[in-house]
Amino acid sequence: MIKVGIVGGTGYTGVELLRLLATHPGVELTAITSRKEDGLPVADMFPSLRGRVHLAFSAPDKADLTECDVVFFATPHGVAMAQAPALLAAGVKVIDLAADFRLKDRASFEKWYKIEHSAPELIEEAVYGLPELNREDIKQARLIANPGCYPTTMQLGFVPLLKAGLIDAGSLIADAKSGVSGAGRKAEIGTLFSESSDNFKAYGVAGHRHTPETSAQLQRFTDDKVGLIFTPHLVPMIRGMHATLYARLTQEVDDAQLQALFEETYKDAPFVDVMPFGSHPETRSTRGSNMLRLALHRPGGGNTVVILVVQDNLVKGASGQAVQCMNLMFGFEETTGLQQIALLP
Ligand SMILES: NC(=O)C1=CN([C@@H]2O[C@H](COP(=O)(O)OP(=O)(O)OC[C@H]3O[C@@H](n4cnc5c(N)ncnc54)[C@H](OP(=O)(O)O)[C@@H]3O)[C@@H](O)[C@H]2O)C=CC1
Ligand SMILES: CC(=O)N[C@@H](CCC(=O)OP(=O)(O)O)C(=O)O
Repeated sequence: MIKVGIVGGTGYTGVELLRLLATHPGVELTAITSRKEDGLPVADMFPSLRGRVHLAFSAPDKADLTECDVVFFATPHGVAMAQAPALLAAGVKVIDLAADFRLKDRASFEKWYKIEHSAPELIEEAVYGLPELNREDIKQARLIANPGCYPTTMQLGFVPLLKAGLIDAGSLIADAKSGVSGAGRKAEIGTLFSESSDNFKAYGVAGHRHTPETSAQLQRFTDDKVGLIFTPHLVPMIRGMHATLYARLTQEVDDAQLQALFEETYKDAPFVDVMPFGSHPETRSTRGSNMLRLALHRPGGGNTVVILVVQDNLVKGASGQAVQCMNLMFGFEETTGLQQIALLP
């Protein structure tokens, strides 16, 4: 059994980690922090965990995280970078669900997140935690930068085509929609029921911090300069993310070859489902599960490929992906604790 700590146990990705880890056969939860709920039994706040999680929250400064084998940071940007150096020095592995170590370019991080980086010496070492693209590096890692939710959909959709040199890297378009839980559990006017239900809008059109994260990762797979236009939207559902990705073909290729390319790329990826060509994946087919589903289209048989990608933002887009990384880092089967089938309806 490995000992696991969670910093930020009262938020949406924190409670999602608890849901997944409570039934993981190789894990003992030993510390769950909250600044506001010090001493409160976790199951009092989250009755879904009654009988499953017996710990109480502890204030971050009281929790002895150095006793853990791995600590997840389910916290806002800037928290993990302050604590990771001491934890790593004590031999504890760290998985950060925020963006502290996602961007290799420190100046870009500081520009987009408006936080001065306090552990720049760890940026290079951190491994970007997208198992489908970095599995071997994740197995060796001490420090994981878990991807953002939108970047997961964009990378898993575009990478097979970019790697094969089939598309114009400079004209990628991503039109993506997220459920409201993507904004976290903290109180904000934009996520009030009366603001976000029965409503639909784009945001961050002029620039969103997931554009530099995604572009930098995509750039690893092509010598051509990546150009990405990404428009996020908020949709009136709680969980789920749908990305519609557009890419212009630069090579002669037929539909069957495109489909075969994706099937081959993901044949050993237990959490990527390449659906039949022309399918319409639904967010609800991933709700509560770590599965990402995608499907290819070619409107009018022309030279634009449309890739439809769905996932649960809190599972494959965050906490499930983090557990998938933990499994690889500690030699568990990649799928351990992550076999849930999506909830219908
Ligand atoms: N929601 C999503 O779909 C996704 C989120 N992420 C990222 O994951 C991280 C967590 O997101 P989410 O769970 O949605 O956020 P929430 O706002 O729901 O939760 C944040 C948690 O962090 C704790 N916290 C806040 N500030 C501090 C601090 N200074 N020190 C210690 N703990 C702190 C809060 O607990 P308390 O106040 O009780 O201490 C709370 O438990 C964020 O960086 C987010 O960007 C990534 C992918 C998807
Ligand atoms: C709906 C919503 O607000 N979503 C968040 C993305 C959440 C996430 O994955 O982002 P980080 O970990 O990079 O913060 C946003 O657009 O800011």
